[in-house]
Amino acid sequence: MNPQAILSLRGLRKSFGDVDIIRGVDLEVRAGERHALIGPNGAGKSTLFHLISGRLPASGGQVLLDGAAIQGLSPQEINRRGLARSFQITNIFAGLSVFENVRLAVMRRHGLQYVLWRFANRLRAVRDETMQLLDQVRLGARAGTVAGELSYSEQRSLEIAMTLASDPKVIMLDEPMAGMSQEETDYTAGLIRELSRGRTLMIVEHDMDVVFSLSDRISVLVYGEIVATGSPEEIRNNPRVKEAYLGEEAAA
Ligand SMILES: Nc1ncnc2c1ncn2[C@@H]1O[C@H](COP(=O)(O)OP(=O)(O)OP(=O)(O)O)[C@@H](O)[C@H]1O
Repeated sequence: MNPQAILSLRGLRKSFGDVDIIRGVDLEVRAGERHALIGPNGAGKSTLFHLISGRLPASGGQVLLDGAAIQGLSPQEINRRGLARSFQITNIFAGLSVFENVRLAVMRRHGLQYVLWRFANRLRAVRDETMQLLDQVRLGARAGTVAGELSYSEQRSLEIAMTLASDPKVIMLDEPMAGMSQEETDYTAGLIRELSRGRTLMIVEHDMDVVFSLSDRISVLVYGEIVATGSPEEIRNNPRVKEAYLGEEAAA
C-alpha cells in the first residue's frame, strides 16, 4: 500500500443481479487530502460510497482503512474504526433539539447509552463536546431549537456536526450541496473546507465549482470505472475526462 494512503480500494466490484455497476475500482485516498469523486448520473458514485461505508456488501475486491481490510464489516464497526459517512437528513430526529441530536452522536462515540445520562461527570464532558461541535458548525446559537425547524442548510450543518462527533479519520460526504441555493452552497463549502482541515475528506458532489475549488485531487468514475485521478488542473485538462464527462465547454 502507498504509505500515504489512508483509504485504499483494490479491485472493488459490485453487481446487482447480472448487472456490473462497480467494475474493478482501484483508488488511493491520501491521508489529509480532500478527494472528490465525480462522474455522470448513474456512474456508481453512491454505490461506491455504500461499499466503502459497509452499507452494501461488495461482490469482490478490498477496502483498506489505514492498512486494515474493512470490507464485510458492519457500518457501525467501520465507523468505530474511524470512517464516518454523513448522516442523511432523514436520520436527524426532527422532534429533538439541535443539541440533543448532536449529544446522541457524541454519546454513541463514548459508548454511552442514553439511559446512562445520570453519570453527571461523564455527561459534562459530553455536553462540552456537543457545544464545541455546534460552535464549529456555527449552530451554537441554535442549540435549543427543534431540529425540524432548522433551514435546509442548517440541517446539513447539523448532519456534518453529527458526522464529526465520532472524531473520524476519514469523512465521507455524499452530495452535501444538493438542493442548496448559491448562497447556501458557498456557506457550506466554506464550512467543509474549515472542518476538513487536519482530516481526510472524500466527497461526491455535482457542483463543479465546489469540486474544483475544494479538492486536492479528483477521481472520475464513468460506468463503474475510474477513468482518471489527479489534481483539479490535471482533471480539467484530461482529454478522456473531457470526452467522457466534463465536455469541452465545462472544461474550458
Ligand atoms: N439496489 C440496487 N439495485 C439495482 N440497481 C441499483 C441499485 N442501486 C443502484 N443501482 C444502479 O446502479 C447504478 C449506479 O447508481 P448510483 O446511485 O451508484 O450512481 P451515482 O453515480 O451515484 O448517480 P447520481 O449521480 O445520479 O446520484 C444505476 O444504474 C442504478 O440504477
